[in-house]
Order: sequence, then C-alpha cells, then structure tokens
Amino acid sequence: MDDISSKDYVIIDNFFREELYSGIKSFFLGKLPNFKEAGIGAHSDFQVDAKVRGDFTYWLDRKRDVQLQNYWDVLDETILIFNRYCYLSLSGYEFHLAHYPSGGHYDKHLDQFENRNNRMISMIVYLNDDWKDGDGGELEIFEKNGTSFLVQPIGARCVMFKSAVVPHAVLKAHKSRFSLTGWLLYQPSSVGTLFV
Ligand SMILES: O=C(O)CCC(=O)C(=O)O
Ligand SMILES: [Fe+2]
Repeated sequence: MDDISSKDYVIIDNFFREELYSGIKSFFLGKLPNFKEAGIGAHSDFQVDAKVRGDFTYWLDRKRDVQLQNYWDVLDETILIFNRYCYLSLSGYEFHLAHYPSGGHYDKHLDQFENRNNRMISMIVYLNDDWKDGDGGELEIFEKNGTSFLVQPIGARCVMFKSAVVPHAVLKAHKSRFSLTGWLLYQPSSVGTLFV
C-alpha cells in the first residue's frame, strides 16, 4: 500500500495461494473457447484494432461465475484495504480473463478512457506457470521520471497501479500468455456501462 501511494504501482508475488491459483487457472482454461477479440475504448468508441492490442478476453460476472467465489472474496478484501489505508472510495470493479496468443501485444496506453474515468486501480494477476526469459510478453511500466522497466508475467504475480497516471504496454508474447485483469472503480461499472 505504501508503494502504490508513493510510486503509483506495486508488485506482489504469490498473490494467490496454490489452491486458489489452480482453481482460477482451470476456470480460465475451461473458458478459452469463449474468449472474444478485445477492443479499445468504451461505449461508441469501442473498436477492435489488432495493431494496438492483440489479446482475447472473457469478461467475468460475479453472479454467473460462482466457481470463482474465493477470488471474489479476495477482491472484496483488497477493496476494503484500499479504502481503509489509501482513503479511496472504491465501490465496484470489472474484470476479465485475457489471453495473448503468441505474437500478441498491447501498445503503450493508460487504462482510463477519455469519456469514462471511473477506473481507479488496475489490477493484473498472471496465470503463466513456467514463464522464462525469452518468452516475451513482459509488462512495461513507464515511470514519472521518464524511465521504464519490465515485469515478467509469472504465475500468481500481481501488479497494481493507478489507472489514470501509469502508462504501460505489453511486449510481444512468444507463446500464449494468460492473465486475470481488472479495474477497481469508484462507481459500479454499470454507471459507465460495460463492453464485451
Ligand atoms: O496484461 C498486462 O500485463 C496488461 C494488460 C493491460 O494493460 C490492459 O488490459 O489494459
Ligand atoms: Fe492496460
């Protein structure tokens, strides 16, 4: 929490215990046939542009995806911690599973949309069991001082950052890259309307 206040981001390894990790991973693999090509922007701005991003996503729904109950519990706890220690007023979230096939990437961007700024915290947990140097797919985080650094998408690693101020990119993956990515919102996502 101190890191996200001072540096705008935080990286936490082993964010999920083993059992939760494998539950989420098998849920992910089961849903793979239902993933859709991801777009950029919200509302009418929504567009699919493979030049900008090359991932496929599956939006989660707490009521429908009850197999993820333990994950929803972790999320509730995370939101409570942010509200208590960082004085945020988070009251909702939106999450999707993401699959970058080999060759997939995401150009440098911010996670807040121009016409919808309720995304406060971006939260990514990687689901890649044996990611190695050379597999690509690193998350590049751009810091305030103009430098950037790379984060390997290794299993159970969680990256959180302030959605409005931390530019980031996903470098080209050289094999399938899996993640659970979402945003903690200061209003429920229905206010800004979801896209699929
Ligand atoms: O998967 C990642 O490392 C980042 C994904 C991302 O930037 C996004 O979905 O907005
Ligand atoms: Fe992003």
